[in-house]
Amino acid sequence: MPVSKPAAPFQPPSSEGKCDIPEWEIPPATQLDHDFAELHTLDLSLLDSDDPKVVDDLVQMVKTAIKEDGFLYVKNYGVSIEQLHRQFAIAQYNHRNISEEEQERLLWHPETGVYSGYKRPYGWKREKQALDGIKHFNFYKPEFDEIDRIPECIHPFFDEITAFCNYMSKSVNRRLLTILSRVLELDDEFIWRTAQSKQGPTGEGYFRHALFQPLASETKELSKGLRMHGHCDFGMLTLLFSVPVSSLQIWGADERWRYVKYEPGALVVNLGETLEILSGGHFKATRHRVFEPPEDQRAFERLSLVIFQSSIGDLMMQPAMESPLIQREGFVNYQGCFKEYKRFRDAGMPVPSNRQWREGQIKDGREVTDVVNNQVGKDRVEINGKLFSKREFFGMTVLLPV
Ligand SMILES: O=C(O)CCC(=O)C(=O)O
Ligand SMILES: [Fe+2]
Repeated sequence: MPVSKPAAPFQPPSSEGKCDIPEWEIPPATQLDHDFAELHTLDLSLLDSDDPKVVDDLVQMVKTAIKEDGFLYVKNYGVSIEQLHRQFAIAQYNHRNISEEEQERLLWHPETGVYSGYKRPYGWKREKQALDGIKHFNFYKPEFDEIDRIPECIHPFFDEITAFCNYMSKSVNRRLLTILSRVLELDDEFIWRTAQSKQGPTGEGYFRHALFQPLASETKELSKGLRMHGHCDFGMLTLLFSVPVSSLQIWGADERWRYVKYEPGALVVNLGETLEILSGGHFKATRHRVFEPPEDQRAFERLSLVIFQSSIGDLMMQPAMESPLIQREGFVNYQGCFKEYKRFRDAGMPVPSNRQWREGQIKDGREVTDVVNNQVGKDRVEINGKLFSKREFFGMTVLLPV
């Protein structure tokens, strides 16, 4: 069934009768003057307008935004700031109360190609690496199906987490995909129907409670302030929530990193590689990284909630050739992952399925603390005086700014 119009707002299960948990301790926004990235803001409630011109302008604005940088702020998407802060409070409670026994028992295993469960602050493998100061708890479908896979401290709130993920995936994400389908001049349900994985509250994707501890000097020495490498997300839409500690940076057309500014309550949406390929390069997968925040925020913990939307794993990565936009204007293949994908396909090489693509990247994550591989001659190359990381997955080269 399509989303109702006007879209119903989020109505979470009640928190009454549950134990009290502390409110989210919101760190202060930076006072320092930064050259923040300029992002377009999408008012999602306008999709319900009865005026076709309003809706059309909205679609055109999104078309421009995702061609330029692939990042958008979204407001009026149906979740109030209080409801959002409740989710942050639950995530904070989770990280403060998950027991030692659960940290062991629910420890993740990225070498299997999924990030299910608990990430210790020691890198992107099951085995302990150098300290990176990033903790996660990741909820995939098995976590939603089996309560034993969830830390006990959040059992009472699990109905709220589930309802939130369902709303974000099946209402907010779906409405955003409607707009993207319209940009491709396809029917409203096209991307949702043909590419979005739908089972459970997050499909084949996942919800993450991330906690970035203040950057330790030993980590900084190895990583030079980097907390997550420059990357594109590999899937469909990533739904992030704007947070006060400015660490997320995006790579601009002028080849510079800029912080994304805090907009209380806003959703920050970025596009993954599957969407870039599906759109024949008309949408840009967002190049972004996580970096040490401005000076006045370095002592604060950074809590970040993310929902990674995912494509149907069994599908091969391929453009939607039905799109009148692609038929009329052809591919946009001068850069990025679509360019490489096209080179590969044109050479008659087998392209990976969506599952292979995402699992290959999860299995083989690189540490920011890895001083052996993070150098020119190993994973890095210098192009026009700028450093890029260069890696290969399924024979396809992935080139990203450091
Ligand atoms: O925490 C953030 O703001 C972004 C994290 C991110 O880019 C990712 O995990 O893919
Ligand atoms: Fe990302």
